[in-house]
Amino acid sequence: MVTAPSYTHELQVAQLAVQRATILTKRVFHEKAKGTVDKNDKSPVTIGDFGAQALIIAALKHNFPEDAIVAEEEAAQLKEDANLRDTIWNLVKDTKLDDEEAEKTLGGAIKSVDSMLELIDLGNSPGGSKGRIWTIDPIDGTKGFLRGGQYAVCLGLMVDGEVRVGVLGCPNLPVDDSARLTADIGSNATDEGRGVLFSAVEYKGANSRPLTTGGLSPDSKHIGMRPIEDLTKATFCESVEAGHSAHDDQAVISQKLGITEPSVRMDSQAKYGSIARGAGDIYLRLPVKATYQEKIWDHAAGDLIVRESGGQVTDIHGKRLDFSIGRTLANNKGVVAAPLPVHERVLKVVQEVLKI
Ligand SMILES: Nc1ncnc2c1ncn2[C@@H]1O[C@H](COP(=O)(O)O)[C@@H](OP(=O)(O)O)[C@H]1O
Ligand SMILES: [Mg+2]
Ligand SMILES: [Mg+2]
Ligand SMILES: [Mg+2]
Repeated sequence: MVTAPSYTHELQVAQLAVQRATILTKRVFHEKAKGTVDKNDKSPVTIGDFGAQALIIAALKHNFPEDAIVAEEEAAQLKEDANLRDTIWNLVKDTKLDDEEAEKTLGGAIKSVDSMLELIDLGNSPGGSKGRIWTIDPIDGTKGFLRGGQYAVCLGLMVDGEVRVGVLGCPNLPVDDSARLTADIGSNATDEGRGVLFSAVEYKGANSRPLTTGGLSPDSKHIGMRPIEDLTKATFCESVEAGHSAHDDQAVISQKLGITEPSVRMDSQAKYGSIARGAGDIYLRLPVKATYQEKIWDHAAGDLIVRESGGQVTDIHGKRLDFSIGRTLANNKGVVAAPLPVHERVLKVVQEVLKI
């Protein structure tokens, strides 16, 4: 009998690395609120993006020096902007997990500002179908992050083109897995009762646990999608940004499915995590611009977490997302994610409405 690899070490490093990165993103957000980082619209997210990416890559390089990395950001902008670079370095150099053992697992602090820049640029792999490739979105849902709404720190491991491990850190989602999505989820800014870390390993199911500042917490729980036969009772979620998915088509589809509640709008892969634990049911991301290619870091972790929770994730043509062809999902258009038993019904209505 062939048993599936357990990826135990990979999962542990990925969880701790994401956890540590969210300490940094939360610091950036709170320091923005206090006015200690520039309030200029772009800068807090830039600081958070580069800082989180540097910390995650440092942890991966320490543990898996041979692995390739596809990450969203590159350091070019930092090399020209000494102020920005120093602000980021000041945050990165002393962001660490409370638990010393856990911090040691990640390799401890980055040594210098120059090594931080080098680390950021190690995320430049072209991706592909061979070998071990990590993919990082240091802050997914940049608009949500700035608003105090939803964002996610995302990390996935692909081996030979298939996602095998996925981790999503969602600092602004409720810890409580049983809390249904509400309309204000995209704008809530309190820290109370919030912060969840989702993870999945291929063939091993998906889990959630509270996002802490320490090591691995023992209260990891198995998650699953809500069994739903009656689609009229489904909750469907979509991007806040109208430019990222076609709100008008999605509204028609929702109506045709008989869904009575309005859509829940929220940024980032927190949508995948939310449907995976049954807080919502369906996630639609229908293309607005025919030429846009979705990025692998926007989907890898969420795709696995939903599939391991009893869901199906395809594009609008019913094809599984193909992570094996580079930095983008060039073989796919849009995303349709739903519980496995109803996915085909949802897809059929998507295709009717899009006339494909
Ligand atoms: N025209 C477009 N269509 C779909 N996705 C887009 C897009 N332009 C940008 N994006 C991606 O949408 C992501 C956010 O998704 P969502 O709307 O679900 O929050 C962005 O991630 P970042 O915020 O990491 O840049 C970005 O990569
Ligand atoms: Mg993103
Ligand atoms: Mg991003
Ligand atoms: Mg971006």
